[in-house]
Amino acid sequence: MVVLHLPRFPLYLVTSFHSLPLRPYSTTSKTTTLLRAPKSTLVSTSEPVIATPSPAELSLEKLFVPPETIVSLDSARVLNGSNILLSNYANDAQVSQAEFVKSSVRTEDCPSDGLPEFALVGRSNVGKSSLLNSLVRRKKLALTSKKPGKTQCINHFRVNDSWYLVDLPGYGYASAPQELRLDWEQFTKDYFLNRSTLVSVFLLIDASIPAKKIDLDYASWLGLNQIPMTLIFTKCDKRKKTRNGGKRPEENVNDFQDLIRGFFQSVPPWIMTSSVTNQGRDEILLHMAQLRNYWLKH
Ligand SMILES: Nc1nc2c(ncn2[C@@H]2O[C@H](COP(=O)(O)OP(=O)(O)OP(=O)(O)O)[C@@H](O)[C@H]2O)c(=O)[nH]1
Ligand SMILES: [Mg+2]
Repeated sequence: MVVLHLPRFPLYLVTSFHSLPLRPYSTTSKTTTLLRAPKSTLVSTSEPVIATPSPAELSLEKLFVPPETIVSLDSARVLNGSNILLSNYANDAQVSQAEFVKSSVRTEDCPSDGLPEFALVGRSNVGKSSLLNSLVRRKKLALTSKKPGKTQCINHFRVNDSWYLVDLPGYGYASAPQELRLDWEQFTKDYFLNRSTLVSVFLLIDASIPAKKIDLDYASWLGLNQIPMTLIFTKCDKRKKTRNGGKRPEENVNDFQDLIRGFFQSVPPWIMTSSVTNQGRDEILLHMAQLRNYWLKH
């Protein structure tokens, strides 16, 4: 009998960049070494954002390796509070200017200048608009509210005149009229499937509470439709254990990943954040920069 040893194909790494005119890239660790980004190109922050994990902490299975990143286990650099390796595309991450451009309800009405964009999606009230404000260091550029259902359109914000952050309505808002819910669902899904300049969806998950089925369904829908996705765990500043078996953010983050493992052959990129303490802000900007710069060059 002939036994075929098929290579384990890292589906996620392929699907996560499917919208790019892909050049094949290696994701194996044997033949490659990490290219370090020159220090001067990294965003300057008060806290270090790069960690060099010990070999014991490093398991390539759990890391997100950006395309064209050459990996060496002894020099790998991982963005803090994330599973994302730093690539040589991580430059121009700072935000110097941001402005609201337009609200649309149809994909075809979105800006047509061809600039790359990242969409923030997640349950109502998970903190999408707050995260956008934290990323651009503006308190009220995107409107936030304690009441779910604040954002109702596809809102484009141009950053540094060269890329977009897109604030989307939340899903799972039980009190919204059924008609409105269906409408949002339809236009956001149409946007994901047809927006050619969408580099990656950022799916926000509340890390202060246990995983919700609706979030797992959303992650699975994105995976099935081969839409590039990064998981952003929000509200990581909420550290109090609640009664009834409430868990800390790290535990909820681990649980969520265990639950979605079955949807992807290799793990999607993820980052822990808080819009209150700005945890994860510089890491997200570096991650966006490396995805964007790769996208622009291909
Ligand atoms: N503690 C804490 N609260 C947060 C954080 N991010 C957002 N919030 C709060 O959560 C609430 C909802 O925030 P929004 O940014 O409006 O949430 P959204 O996802 O844009 O909501 P919709 O537009 O309704 O879908 C607000 O009261 C925020 O102050 C966070 O990181 N930590
Ligand atoms: Mg909002």
